[in-house]
Amino acid sequence: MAEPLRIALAGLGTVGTGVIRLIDTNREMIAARAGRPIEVVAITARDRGKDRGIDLSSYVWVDDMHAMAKRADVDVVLELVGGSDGPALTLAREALEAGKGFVTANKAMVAHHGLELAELAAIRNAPFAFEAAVAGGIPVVKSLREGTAANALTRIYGILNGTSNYILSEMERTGADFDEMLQAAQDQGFAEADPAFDIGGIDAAHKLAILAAIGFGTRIDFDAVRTEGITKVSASDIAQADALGYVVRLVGIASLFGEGDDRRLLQRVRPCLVPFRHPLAAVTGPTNAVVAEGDFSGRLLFQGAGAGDKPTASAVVADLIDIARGQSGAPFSVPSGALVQCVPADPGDRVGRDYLRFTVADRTGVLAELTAAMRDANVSIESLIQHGRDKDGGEVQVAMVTHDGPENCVSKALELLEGSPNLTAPPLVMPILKD
Ligand SMILES: NC(=O)C1=CN([C@@H]2O[C@H](COP(=O)(O)OP(=O)(O)OC[C@H]3O[C@@H](n4cnc5c(N)ncnc54)[C@H](O)[C@@H]3O)[C@@H](O)[C@H]2O)C=CC1
Ligand SMILES: N[C@@H](CC=O)C(=O)O
Ligand code: NA
Repeated sequence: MAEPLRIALAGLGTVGTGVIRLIDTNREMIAARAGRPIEVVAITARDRGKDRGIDLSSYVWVDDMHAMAKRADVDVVLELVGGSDGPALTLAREALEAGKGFVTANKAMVAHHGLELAELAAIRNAPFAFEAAVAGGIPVVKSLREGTAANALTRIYGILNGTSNYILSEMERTGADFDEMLQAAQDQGFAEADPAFDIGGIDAAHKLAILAAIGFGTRIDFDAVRTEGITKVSASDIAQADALGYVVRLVGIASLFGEGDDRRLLQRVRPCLVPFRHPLAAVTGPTNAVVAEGDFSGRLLFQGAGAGDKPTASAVVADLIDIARGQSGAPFSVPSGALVQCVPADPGDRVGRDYLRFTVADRTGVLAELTAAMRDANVSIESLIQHGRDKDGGEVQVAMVTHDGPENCVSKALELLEGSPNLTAPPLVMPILKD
């Protein structure tokens, strides 16, 4: 058999230990498929003595991860440390500068520095791959880079954060409390080191920015992603959505508008109401799903485990197999210099239906004020539901569903209501996902 592909692995947490286990379990099959063995020749993490539930005694431990990246006996550096900058980014630059292949699961780093790293990889003629960075075990990076390469894609959207989806779908299933479900997601290894990235929508935004670049051939523009997390979604919103025929999901949507030089890109992550009949409504737990709409392929749906040790390891090792086979192409489907800069679209131009929830003082005239604001802003109301007063009799929840209309009008209505003494909490707006 040919010479092994020699890997230096940095980071032995959820994903790193998953990779060790996977390579160990499927060693022979991987070698047969890759055409040569894949061998981990050096490992490193922050704490050598930590019990990780696996036997690492046969691996060479290196304390200095930066020195590890430059070792002559290393072909590929595998970064499973995390963090958009800091040691992970230094390691990436060092590995690629040294002409090593570089594989990572780090979406934060790819979203912020992916283009720089792709350019460096091209200069050094070194493979750079990040399948695990988007939607964990779903081979969506490869699918958009290769499988849909013949299509003009116009919309890519989906559920891109396992932790948020787990929290929302468990709240929906069991009526459980937000904090309890976040802790459960952390205990199972889905959440980021800082879970604010998950529940704040930032992790999904990182992934969306990467997918948009690959799918549309545009330069990554993470800063242009409008991001809103799930922290404002309450158990009563979920119950209300259910009564109306929807589930609540954190959805990332990237859409291209216009043609040629007028092309504009809208990238957004927000909690949305998803109709029961939509395929995304059935996506529960840490599962992710990505929908890509191509001019010839039509609507494609990719679904599977978006987080966790085993699925993420599956994606990481698939990248290593590609490198072992000599099959790694341009990381973003075209050389990074050929990616086009796209102007961000104005989110206010979106036309659609929205769910609005107001928490208001329980007194006469409040409904009249809300509906007057809608009228003055030209928002057409499809339904309005007022719930009974709470046990203290102080405030009530009013939910509205609008007819199709420009988002600018809804924003205008909220502006008109700003500062009203009748509103006892900031309103929540969630768009209703179209079929
Ligand atoms: N956990 C998951 O389900 C998924 C995680 N990812 C990404 O994979 C990467 C790793 O995530 P996890 O394994 O969950 O993280 P983790 O927190 O479980 O493990 C991180 C590892 O990196 C090591 N480390 C951290 N800083 C270091 C430093 N300065 N020097 C040396 N070692 C250091 C830690 O000791 C630990 O072994 C992150 O970029 C994450 O976003 C991607 C997809 C899914
Ligand atoms: N924290 C992330 C892990 C995978 O990318 C998630 O919950 O999806
Ligand atoms: Na993936």
